Amino acid sequence: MLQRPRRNRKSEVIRQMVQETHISAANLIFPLFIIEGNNQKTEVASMPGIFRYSIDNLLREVESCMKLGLKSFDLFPNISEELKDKYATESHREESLYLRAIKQVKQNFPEACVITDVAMDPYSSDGHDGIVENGEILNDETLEVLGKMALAHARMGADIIAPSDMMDGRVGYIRQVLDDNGFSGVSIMSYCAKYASAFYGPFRDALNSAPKFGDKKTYQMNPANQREALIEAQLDEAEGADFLMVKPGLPYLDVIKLLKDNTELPIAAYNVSGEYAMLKAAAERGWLNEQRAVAEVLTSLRRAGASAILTYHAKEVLENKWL
Ligand SMILES: NCc1[nH]cc(CCC(=O)O)c1CC(=O)O
Ligand SMILES: [Mg+2]
Repeated sequence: MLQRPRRNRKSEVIRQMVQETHISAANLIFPLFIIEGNNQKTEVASMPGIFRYSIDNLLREVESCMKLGLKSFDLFPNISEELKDKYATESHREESLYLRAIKQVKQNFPEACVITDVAMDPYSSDGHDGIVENGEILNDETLEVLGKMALAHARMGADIIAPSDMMDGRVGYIRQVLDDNGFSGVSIMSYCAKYASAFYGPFRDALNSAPKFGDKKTYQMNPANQREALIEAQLDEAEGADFLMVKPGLPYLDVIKLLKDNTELPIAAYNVSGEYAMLKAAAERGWLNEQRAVAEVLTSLRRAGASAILTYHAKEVLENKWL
């Protein structure tokens, strides 16, 4: 045998020397849930270890993450039912919870990277990512709401706008609105290949944002499709996206790799709420080694081609030195 691959695995030093994929705090984005009130911190039942924070506690949480070197955050609001309407007007109201939160985080931590979620569902009385008329999700009318939302986020100091709605043409529309208003430096991280997935369940519990009727299959992608992700990627790139996101992460490693091979833009992967819940539940039962499983999942997302990983594990992996 001339080739014995085991020789390159024989010691820790050699294993590290030939390691192909690395991951560090700089690659991680921590999603954070926000609620109204003072000194609030409520755990999401289906996501042990993940909390909804009122703005004062959010600032404390951001500070403790920053100390660990975790400096990128994706914010999501939990909106009370009486503030929701068909047009998600709460999403661009001057004094809304979400806009105050963005502003506070940026004022207190100017060096943090604040990523904001642009989509109607947390504010929509229909629980959908678009305006609903006669049971249909209207595309072009929804773009106007998304544009207002993105502009409001930029005005509060958002570094990156992340549209997660899957309406056609929204990247180009938002780019135009931002540029027309003097925000050409604000980036867009497009949820480019976002699938109609069962793995978003715990997130919808966290925000109380589940659709009130039907499902999201007329806008989110069919899990059976891979090539269609290339169409979405080409469009988002042409419309001015700065990052392309694939979501969920682990069940869609092939899609991450496909986009990596077909675009020069950085790829982000969203290791979603259901992926987190699945792993936590198994770890709680002692059915797998949590530290090793989490590190393996995040490394696999990097190996497939993700530059950035949005993950609920971000803080614990750094706190416990799991990477
Ligand atoms: N615009 C909605 C949105 N933005 C991020 C997630 C899911 C994130 C997760 O599950 O962690 C969802 C859920 C959905 O599309 O219903
Ligand atoms: Mg698209």
